[in-house]
Amino acid sequence: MNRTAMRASQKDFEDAMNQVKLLKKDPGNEVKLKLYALYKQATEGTCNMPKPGVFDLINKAKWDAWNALGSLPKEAARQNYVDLVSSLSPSLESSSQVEPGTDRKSTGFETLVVTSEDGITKIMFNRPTRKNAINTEMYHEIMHALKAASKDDSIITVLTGNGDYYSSGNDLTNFTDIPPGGVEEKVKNSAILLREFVGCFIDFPKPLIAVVNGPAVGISVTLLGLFDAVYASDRATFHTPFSHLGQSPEGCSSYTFPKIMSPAKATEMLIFGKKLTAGEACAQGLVTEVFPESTFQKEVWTRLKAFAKLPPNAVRISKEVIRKREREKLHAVNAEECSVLQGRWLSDECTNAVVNFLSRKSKL
Ligand SMILES: CCCCCC/C=C/C(=O)SCCNC(=O)CCNC(=O)[C@H](O)C(C)(C)COP(=O)(O)OP(=O)(O)OC[C@H]1O[C@@H](n2cnc3c(N)ncnc32)[C@H](O)[C@@H]1OP(=O)(O)O
Repeated sequence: MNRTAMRASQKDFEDAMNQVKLLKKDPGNEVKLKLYALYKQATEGTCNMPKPGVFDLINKAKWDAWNALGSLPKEAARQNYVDLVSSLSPSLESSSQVEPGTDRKSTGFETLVVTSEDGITKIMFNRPTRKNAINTEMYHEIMHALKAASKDDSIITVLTGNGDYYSSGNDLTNFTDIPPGGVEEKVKNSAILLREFVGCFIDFPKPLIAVVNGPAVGISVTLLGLFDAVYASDRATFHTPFSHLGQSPEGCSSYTFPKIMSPAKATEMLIFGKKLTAGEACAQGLVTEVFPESTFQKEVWTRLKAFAKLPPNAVRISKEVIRKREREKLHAVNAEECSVLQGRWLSDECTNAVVNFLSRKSKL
């Protein structure tokens, strides 16, 4: 069917917008910019936003893309948008045949591998080529997997990473995907998502164990303060470069880290961005035990399988007794950290750091 010969109806356009949300493959930044520009042209007409400053690279790229469309009529922009989406997702040609959310409910995950056996549910980050950076979809999938694990018949739940990294933390491209409501809407939604995400760790009812198979960065480190045990390979490192990124601590680390490792040691990590080896993290109490890389998996999983044979009710009740004293406080800390971060994400310090990373001028 030659779609360019047809005129896209409003319904085609809305279907295309839904298809974008369901796209399985990441279209990449260039295509995302084109989609953004065509969407704006189709809904608002010729570029009407003020030209962003020279250092505002993300909005400048958007401005350029939108401007490049010139005086393309709205209808043509709408048709081009529909065609571009169709070319990206041929299997979703008719979105009315796809039930949004079906995948997540039934057929597994895009960014995780989740398995359950021997009384252990294992949630493995599975974006090894991106060092297991946590994109928006992965935040949602981890929450979904945790909620399922809290109700399944496993005794303990384990988080680990596929490949050479445990996780490189927040996917910095999350910040480039600006919704029609603009940057303010983006940071507001991100803070809501982060609060809900961290809340799932605070409320998780069974022992939660991290098997840290390699380097960990950012939120994948701070969350460890909410785990019940952390086993690390001697290849792992622990790095929270928040100040370098113009950001501030999250994952309740502003509360848990000073308690776990002393306020001064927490300052070195959370404010000055000191990267710890696995041995140092163990000495500070963030890591429970370190294993040589050569025997890491074997030793840790043998131990976990033994834990998973313990009486389930006793294990669950003990976790609740330990967590309940802190739960309210942790939720309050989480809320405050997310609110502070909302301001940070709008700052020049943060924007420049993210742009620097994305344009690969500097690496941490
Ligand atoms: C809802 C929002 C909630 C936000 C919560 C707040 C969370 C805060 C944080 O987590 S702060 C920490 C953020 N993470 C980083 O700053 C790490 C950035 N990455 C790096 O510094 C490096 O990639 C590295 C040190 C992790 C690994 O370096 P190297 O071994 O040289 O590998 P590459 O850099 O070549 O990485 C391979 C490939 O993966 C991409 N990638 C890796 N990490 C991230 C990331 N965090 N975000 C986006 N992309 C990442 C990297 O760009 C490479 O892609 P390429 O091959 O260049 O296309």
